[in-house]
Amino acid sequence: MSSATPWLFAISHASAWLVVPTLFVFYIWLKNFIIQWTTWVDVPAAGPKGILGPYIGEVRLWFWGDRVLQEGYDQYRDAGFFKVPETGPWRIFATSRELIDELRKAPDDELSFAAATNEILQQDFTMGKNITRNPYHLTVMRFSLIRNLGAFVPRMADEVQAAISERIPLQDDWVPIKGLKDMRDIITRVINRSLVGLPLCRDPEYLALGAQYSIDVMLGAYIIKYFPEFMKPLVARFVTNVERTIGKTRGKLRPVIEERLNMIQEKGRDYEGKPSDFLSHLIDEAEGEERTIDNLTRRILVMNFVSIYTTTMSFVQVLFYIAAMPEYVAPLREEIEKHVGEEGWTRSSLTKCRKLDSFVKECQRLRGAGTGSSARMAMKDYTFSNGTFVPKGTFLFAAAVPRHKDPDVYGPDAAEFDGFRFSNMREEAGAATKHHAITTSLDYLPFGHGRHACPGRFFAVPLMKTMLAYILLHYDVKLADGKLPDARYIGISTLPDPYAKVYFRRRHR
Ligand code: HEM
Repeated sequence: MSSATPWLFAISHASAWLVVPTLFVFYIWLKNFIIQWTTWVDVPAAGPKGILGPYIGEVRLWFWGDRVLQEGYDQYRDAGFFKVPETGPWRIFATSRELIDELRKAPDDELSFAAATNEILQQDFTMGKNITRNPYHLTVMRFSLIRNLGAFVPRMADEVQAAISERIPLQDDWVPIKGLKDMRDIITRVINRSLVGLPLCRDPEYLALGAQYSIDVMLGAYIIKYFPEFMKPLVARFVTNVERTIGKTRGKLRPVIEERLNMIQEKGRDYEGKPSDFLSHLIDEAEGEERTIDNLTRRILVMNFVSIYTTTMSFVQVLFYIAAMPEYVAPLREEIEKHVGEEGWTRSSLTKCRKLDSFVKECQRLRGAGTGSSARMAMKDYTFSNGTFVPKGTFLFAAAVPRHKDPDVYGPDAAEFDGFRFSNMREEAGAATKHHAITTSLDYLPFGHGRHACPGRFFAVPLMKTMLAYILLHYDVKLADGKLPDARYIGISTLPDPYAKVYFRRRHR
């Protein structure tokens, strides 16, 4: 063998290692180019122009998503739509009432919510095809969590009390609590009290899996979307952690599900002492292959996914606002003591707390879980009433927060925080039953609006109100420097500062 041979071998070996990633990068670039070409929409583009525009645009969207949307809205509000340059498919944002109304009213076979979420979360591969094809958990959720809310509120309050008092000591000295991490743990536990009941909702390993699943799905979706369709199942199985987390959760849920299935078999569907939680209702409604431990586990994890992230992101902002604005504490306490003091923790006492409701609603208006909402994907070519043509495959959203901050929508102080904005609006003649935190409208979009508006809001709002009320009744809260922590805006998601701490101490009277 000549002395050149090892070199040639090394070079050809190295080039094999280079060729694969190079081809892959080229494939991604070509795929995005084709998508951008085929979903090109003739509306103004907000942000950097030119050949590097999409790359700079993507970076800006990742770090300053709120600014990107606000600039687009300020520049092109009257055009009805604007688009944001990205390396992948460009997103189109609707700015006007009429067009947002059209977006939410369009039939699912024209502008689809399910297709948009499936694309964003790569649901078929991360969560499983059945979740989209047979979304019976949504029906169960509407029946189980929402219609039974009256029964859930006292249980929810019980878990809030147990979880908060365990995590946050009642002591006279100020104690720092990690806003995001500690509230996420508390909320995960409280939500799981309604999903799977006691004692599993207090098992830290089980709870950690719910949170892990959300991370795995989101990271997994980010990786999977770059691969060709035929490779996606393999990538989901071997590159992401989703199946591993599902497997571990299955291990935790197996004894609970088996026990309930055995009881039904032995004593009938409505056996005495049957737990009244989401899992029981899910088992009741599951048919055929859905009644297996694996598939029931997947549904429980999906419920964890849709509920924990959004509720945590929203509630941490509520906590930051109250800690930064002590002037709201006394009137809120007075109201809570009156109604909860008289009736206890009930759905009715929470409903009567109008200021509390308004405070939670106002936090969501300015800093909900996202700056855009009502995601839709065009299933076929579609022309809006203003003449805008969007080809099949286009991604559309409502420019939610820019609309919430628009003085034409909420008055001259639209961009300012006014915790009692909505309770004051309810004082106006004929408005007593309007402006609830659960009420969605074309001017209030944190939960979307219309057919696909978040069904979980009927659960999330009482939960956030109970948590805030419980904290105010038992603790004083403050921030180290008294300043509202800045939010992070990644894409259209709004995240609370993950390092910000809130200081708690026993309430001083
Ligand atoms: C503050 C907390 C929450 C926020 C901000 C939020 C926000 C949203 C938004 C923006 C949508 C899409 C609406 C649209 O495009 O029109 C949605 C859908 C959904 N949310 Fe929530 N959500 C929250 C809590 C929850 C909870 C606690 C649950 C479950 C218990 C839940 C379950 C769902 C489900 C199942 C959907 C899909 C509805 C459908 O397919 O039609 N959400 N949510």
